[in-house]
Amino acid sequence: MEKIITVENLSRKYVTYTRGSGFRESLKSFFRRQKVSVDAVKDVSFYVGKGDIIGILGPNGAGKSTTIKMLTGTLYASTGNIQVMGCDPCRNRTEYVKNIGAVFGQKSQLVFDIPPIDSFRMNKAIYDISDKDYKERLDLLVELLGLEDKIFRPTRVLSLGERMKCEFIMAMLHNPDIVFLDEPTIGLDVIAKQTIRDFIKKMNEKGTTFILTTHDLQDVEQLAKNIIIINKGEKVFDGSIDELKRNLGNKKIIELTLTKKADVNRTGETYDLGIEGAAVIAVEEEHKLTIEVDIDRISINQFIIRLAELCEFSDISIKELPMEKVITTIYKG
Ligand SMILES: Nc1ncnc2c1ncn2[C@@H]1O[C@H](COP(=O)(O)OP(=O)(O)OP(=O)(O)O)[C@@H](O)[C@H]1O
Repeated sequence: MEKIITVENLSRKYVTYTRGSGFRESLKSFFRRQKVSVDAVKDVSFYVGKGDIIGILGPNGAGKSTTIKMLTGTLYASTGNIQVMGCDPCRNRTEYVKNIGAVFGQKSQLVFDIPPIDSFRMNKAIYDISDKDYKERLDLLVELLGLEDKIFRPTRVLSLGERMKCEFIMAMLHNPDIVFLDEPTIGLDVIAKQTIRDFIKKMNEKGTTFILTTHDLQDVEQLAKNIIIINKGEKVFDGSIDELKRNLGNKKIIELTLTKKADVNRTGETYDLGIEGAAVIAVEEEHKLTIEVDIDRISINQFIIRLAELCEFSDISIKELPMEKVITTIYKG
């Protein structure tokens, strides 16, 4: 895959000041401020392939937004090197912004008191989009996002979901090669989230590369082809979702409903079932068990045979290891 973004040993340090509370402390800080330095991003390297959708994940304060800001060229790196399509985002600004788009879930690019269509026309002028391209792209984007008449109403009267969809049009009218998304589905209902995810998938099929930060694991599972996990400013994982799950071993989750009360011994945080390679991780209402099975140690077939010898059950389901568990384990290190 052709590399479209290369990030080498990227670091960003913020210098900020602290002071105690109250009048005395604020007066003191007027003369002598206490400096604090925060290593928001530490020596991070990765690359993004053309046509990829990369999910940047990490707990609050991990350094995701700082990374996105450096990639979009709105923030200088303290050290390290970023190349996006052969451009340094902070140097060749005018050339660079023609090739990228950005949607920030918590910041709007639309002008609140005028309808989105007027903000779109403003971008048409800024990016020097021809009448033909503008009309074709706008029609396509409006249709894919199901906005139709909404773009003619003042932005301030639109719902959050409608506004977010307009933000996508704003970011994509000039047909950028790369679009940066910082929590684009935050606060949206399930239907609006799905419309936006389907839209991202369709635009990706047409060739747009997306860099996405989110706390919504459904966004990640449905969209991201590759994942980068940042924790405390450092990269702790870089690979596909399958590789991420395999990182924790080859495991399945079995949900079992017993016909009578469970008889299992507690050992630490799990219950001993007496089957090698399987551990009960939760018991509900004394007869509903959640079991984690390490299929490198026991096959599903062997496990079911052993289970049927041990107990009688009325229902069973076999699931993949949930993303929440995988991510929580990685965040906890
Ligand atoms: N302008 C700033 N000045 C000082 N410290 C900052 C500044 N911006 C961010 N930080 C600190 O840098 C660290 C990384 O912040 P960043 O916003 O990149 O995290 P994040 O992963 O995007 O978090 P979240 O998921 O909560 O949005 C945090 O500890 C934050 O407090």
